[in-house]
Amino acid sequence: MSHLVTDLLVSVRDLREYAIAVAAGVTIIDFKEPDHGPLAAVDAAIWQQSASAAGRSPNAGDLSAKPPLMSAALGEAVDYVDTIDLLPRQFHFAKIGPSGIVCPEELKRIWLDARQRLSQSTGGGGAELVAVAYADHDAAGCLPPEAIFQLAADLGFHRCLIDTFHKDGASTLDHVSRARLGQLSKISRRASMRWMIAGSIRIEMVDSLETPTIEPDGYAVRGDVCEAGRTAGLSPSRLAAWVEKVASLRPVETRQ
Ligand SMILES: O=C[C@H](O)COP(=O)(O)O
Repeated sequence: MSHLVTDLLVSVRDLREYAIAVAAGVTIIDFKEPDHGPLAAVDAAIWQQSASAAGRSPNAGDLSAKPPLMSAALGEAVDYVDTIDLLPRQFHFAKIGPSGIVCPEELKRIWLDARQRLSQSTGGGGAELVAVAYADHDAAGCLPPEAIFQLAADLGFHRCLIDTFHKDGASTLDHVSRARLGQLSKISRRASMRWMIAGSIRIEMVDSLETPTIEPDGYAVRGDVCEAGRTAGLSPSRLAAWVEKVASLRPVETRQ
């Protein structure tokens, strides 16, 4: 049984979108540039600006208000070394795409290297690395989600995300059966690892995922909170609908 609320992660590309997501009450705000791929980093200057803005947020002095957690996409396995050392210490999470990595030992090496760099670049206790799997793993040239979730569990990750590599409208549910999502959930629960689902997830899909065998610990969205597709601007009304939907989930005591 889980005692934690369901997370909502929303991807933003700049400070303006960050402010909109904060105002909407999003719990995890994730910086990524949607024009450049599934997990493309934004410019490091935007990381810096948002880290400063987080400190100045109107809620910063209100101890009863919980500020959003900040996350950053660092690119794919071939990209992260160019960006990771620039991540400000205010960030809570970092993600690296596993595309092109077919060998578990190589993915493990990258994850361990990234974890070490994150702790060094932020002076210790830095951003937590979130493991990422791609639902369309053949197209991404990487290990299948089950293998990545299991490897993350074996390495003591606290969080794992499934997303799609291609942003072509097909969702994670088009690539991965519900039985397989149940398997990912089982791997995660056995390891006390929280898992999130992303990949063109639409709000009307949520109810069908809230089953005892799947029931993700969080939803990560971009396209469905935009005005017209994931590269368009955020829609405050769509964000509000998602915040309300996720807040309505799990009467905590009924979750198994
Ligand atoms: O991390 C989450 C992704 O940004 C999800 O984006 P999407 O909903 O457009 O697939």
